[in-house]
Order: sequence, then structure tokens, then C-alpha cells
Amino acid sequence: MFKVLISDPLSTFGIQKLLDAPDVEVVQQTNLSPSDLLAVIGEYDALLVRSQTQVTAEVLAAGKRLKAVGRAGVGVDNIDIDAATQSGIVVINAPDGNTISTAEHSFAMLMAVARNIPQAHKKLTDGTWDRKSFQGVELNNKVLGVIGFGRIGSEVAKRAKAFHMQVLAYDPFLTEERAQKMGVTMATVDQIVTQADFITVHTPLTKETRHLLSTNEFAKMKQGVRVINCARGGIIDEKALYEAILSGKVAGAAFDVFEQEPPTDNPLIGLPQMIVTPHLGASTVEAQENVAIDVSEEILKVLRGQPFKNAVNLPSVPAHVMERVQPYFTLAEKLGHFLAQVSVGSVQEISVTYSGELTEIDISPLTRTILKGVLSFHLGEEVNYVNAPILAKSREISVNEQKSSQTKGFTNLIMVSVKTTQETRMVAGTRLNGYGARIVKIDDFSIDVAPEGFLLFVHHHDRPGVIGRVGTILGSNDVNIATMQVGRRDVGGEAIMMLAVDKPVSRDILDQIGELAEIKSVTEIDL
Ligand SMILES: NC(=O)c1ccc[n+]([C@@H]2O[C@H](COP(=O)([O-])OP(=O)(O)OC[C@H]3O[C@@H](n4cnc5c(N)ncnc54)[C@H](O)[C@@H]3O)[C@@H](O)[C@H]2O)c1
Ligand SMILES: O=C(O)[C@H](O)COP(=O)(O)O
Repeated sequence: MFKVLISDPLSTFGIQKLLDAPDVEVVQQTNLSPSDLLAVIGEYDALLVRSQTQVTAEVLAAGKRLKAVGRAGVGVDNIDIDAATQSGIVVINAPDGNTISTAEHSFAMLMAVARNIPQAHKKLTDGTWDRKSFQGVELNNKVLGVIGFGRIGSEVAKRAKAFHMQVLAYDPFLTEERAQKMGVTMATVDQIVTQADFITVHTPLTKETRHLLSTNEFAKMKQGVRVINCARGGIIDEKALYEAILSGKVAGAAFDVFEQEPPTDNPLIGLPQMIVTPHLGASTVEAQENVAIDVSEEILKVLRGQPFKNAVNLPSVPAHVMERVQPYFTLAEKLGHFLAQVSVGSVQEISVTYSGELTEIDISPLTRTILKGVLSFHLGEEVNYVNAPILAKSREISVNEQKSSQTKGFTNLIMVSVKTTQETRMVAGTRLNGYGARIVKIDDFSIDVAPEGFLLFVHHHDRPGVIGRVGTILGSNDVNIATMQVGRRDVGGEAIMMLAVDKPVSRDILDQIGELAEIKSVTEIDL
């Protein structure tokens, strides 16, 4: 008998399959304190949560029998995914079930902020009939900027089109073809920021998207712009927004999510221009039923050893295959992650060629891992080995894998190229016996770099002194260089430098390097 603990309120209708399963005992204990959870988790085979329960490394370590954690919703920020992976615990989420509800909530917030509905409601219920203070604006013919054009962002855009808004959309995976199909205009963040009357964000919260809209962006916005965040707290910088509201630049803001939840002493919440809801995007009967059904079915499959699809963290690969491919997982993911960081434009095609001893094994788990490496840079931790090919397909990214007898002198070699709307980039890596993973080729430059830590990838003209000048800028900014590799095509021609540095390099330092006459481009890469 499997024991399943449900520690956040889930739809009873949605979990019916679990309740009816003859081989499962379900215990529903919502409002457990963190120490209560630690005390009981050892008895359970699976844990089901929404976003309230904090599934920390400590909880996972105490869950000696835990095989799966199910998240009835999209975001898994309350679950320590790395710790779960290390403990072999599958983390399942339900990414599709609350899309419509959250899109509708975002649109409701957009309309409410346009017409000051919550403020007017409050005034009237407080006893004042005030028809002067709440003049709003129409949506008709206004420009809506949608940043993050995935499931929810694209549903919001559909609704905006019905209200005759002009939609500008930015998403690293958005293609011209899909934009045309959806009747939206592809735009950069900068174009959205300068042209939109309303801006709504629908990205995950990642290193890239934290404070995506901050002081600089607010400065460029139209006077009287309105902003909406029903995605994750922190995508819009709350401090910068506060200043922009006080200065009159932002006429209104609608937030469902906050940098700290629940928000305590958050000055934004008291502002009359601000409308807020307590993370209610997915709180509808329908969404809660959908996500609970999805996650219950998946948890049953994991517990019963059947194939499942929405695992956030683990590949579903037979043990004998796993044994042979496992040593290459890290290299494969890092090659993908590397290309995601150096390439510019929307990804259209990913091609992988395996050579040497890799031609003798089933390499499909490695291709999935490379896809995960490319996609997760933009899509965040939601991408996993299992869903990466589906996510690539849904974004119309074609994936080719092949084996080649040309070993180029290596006992094993993985060559990955990414074709985007703007360029094609290639990286190749190998595992050297006793030395671990190495990047051995970038585009047509040979190199030898361990793919780990903070790297600076510099594309430059091969001229005397350029290496020294880059080193001087880093040194004078207290950035220590651990290793450095240089590759070039011809003497005096194009060249690359790869520097491993001991800490992240700020935008300002990158700009200083980029301004040197010999430098074509400089990119910081975090592997
Ligand atoms: N308020 C709520 O209750 C609620 C409910 C569900 C989802 N969410 C949140 O909404 C967000 C969107 O969810 P979704 O289901 O649409 O996810 P999704 O993965 O379908 O879409 C996210 C999109 O963001 C894009 N993206 C990533 N980095 C970007 C960047 N730097 N700039 C522009 N776009 C970028 C991705 O390419 C992707 O297409 C997530 O943060 C999710 O956690 C909130
Ligand atoms: O990521 C999600 O699915 C949403 O933020 C909803 O979270 P909730 O289940 O706590 O409402």
C-alpha cells in the first residue's frame, strides 16, 4: 500500500482517482507547520502540494520513503528540485491545467486597472458616491506589450485581440510565422517598453527575467503606462515600480504575485494606483480540478512504475541504457546551455552529431538532455528530460540527431549546432579519460575548456596586446582569471578567447571589454 500526503488544499473532485485507488492510502493534512511536516513525511511515498508547502532539502531528506512530489500547478519554486533529483525523487507538475484561468485573471486585472474598478468599489462601499476620481482609459486601439509568449501570454494576447488591442510580443522562442498566425507583432523588450500603453509579463522567474522591468525600462516607458504581473513576483522590480508610480510615469499597476509572499510591509500595496490580488491566478474551480486530476494521474503512474510525462527533474530511461549514457549527461546539458547563451535570435533548429564510442549506444537520452540545456536557459526549471522534445516541438524547433564515423581524433565527440533566426552556432565537446568534460570546438575555432563555472567568451581580432587589455580590465575590477584559452583561424585574423573567472562579471565590466577596438563581442556564460 502506498501512502500519499496532501499538504495543501486540492480539489476533492480532482484527486478522486487517488482516493479511489485500491493500492493508495491518502492523508489530507493542510496547514501543517514546517516541523509537523518534517515529523510525518518519513511515512509517505508521495507528497502532493500547491505553492504553500515548502518542500525543502530537509523535508526531502526526511522523506525516506518518498518517491514523488506532485505540484498541482506550474511553478515549482517551493520545491528544492536539485535536492529531489539528488535523492532520486521525481517531481511532477501540472503545467497545462491552469493556463486559461491565469490568462483570464491577467485580463481581468488589465481591465480593472484600466477602469479603476477596485478603487471605485472600495470608495462606494465606504459610503462615497464619487464619479470624478476614477476616469479610466479604453483598451480599444491601445498597444499591449506581452513579455513571455508561452501558454498564458499567448492566451492573454488572444483576449486582447478580441478587445481590438494591438499586441506586441516578445519571447526568445517566438517566430515570425507563429506571430503572424496569432495576429501579433514580434517586438524586442525595448520596443515594448517604449511603445506599449499596457505591459503584461508572463515569463518564469529566472536569472534572466528577475527585474526584467526595472528603473531603466520604466524611464523609457510612455507617460501613463499600466503594468500587470500575474506571473511571478520579481519579474517587475517592485522598488523601481514604486518610484515610477510616485513620479507619475506609471498610471496603474495590477499585481497577483509579489517578491515576498505574503507581502509584508510592501509600500506598493498602499498606493492608490496599485491593484492587488493574493496569488489568485489559478484559483478557479476549473483550474483546481484540472491540475489536481493531472497531478494525481501522474503520481499514480510513478508509484506503480508506469511511464509518466510531466517529470520536472528525471529522465525516464531503462537502467541498462542509463548506465552507458549517464557519464555524458553533464557534458550534453552544458553544451546545450552554452549555445543558448551565445546564440542570438529565436531557435529554429538543433542538430546533434555523435561520434566515436557514442555511435554504439542509444543516444536519444543525450539529445533530450541537450534540448533541456538549450531550452531551460529561457524556460527555467520547468523543462526536463522528458518534456524537452515536446516543448521544442510546440515551439516549432526541429531537432536532428545523427551518428558519424568521423571521430576527428577523439574517442567520443558530441557536436551540437543551433540555427536561429539570425545565425548558426556550433559547439563540440568530449569526455577525456581522467580529465572529465571538455569543450573542444566553438564554431570553427579549436579550443580546450572545461565547461564549468563562470566563463567569458570573447570574439576578437587577433592583434598584439588585446589579451593583456582584457586581462587588465578584469584585474582592475577585481575579477580573477582562473584559466584562459585562445583559438584563432589565421595570424591576425578572427580569434576567440575563453576565460574562466572566479565570480560573475558585471554588465559594466562586460561593456568596458566590449568597447575595446579589437573586440567583436563578449558574452558571459554561466555553466
Ligand atoms: N498567478 C498565478 O497563479 C499563476 C498561475 C500559473 C502560472 N503562473 C506563472 O505564469 C508564468 C507563465 O506560465 P506559462 O504556463 O505561460 O509558462 P510557459 O513556459 O508556457 O511560458 C513562459 C514563456 O516565457 C518565455 N521566456 C523565458 N524567458 C524569457 C525572457 N527573458 N523574455 C521573454 N520571454 C521569456 C519562455 O520562452 C516561455 O515561452 C510562469 O511564471 C508561471 O509560474 C502564475
Ligand atoms: O505556478 C502556478 O501554478 C501558480 O502560481 C498557482 O499557484 P497555486 O497553486 O498556489 O495557486
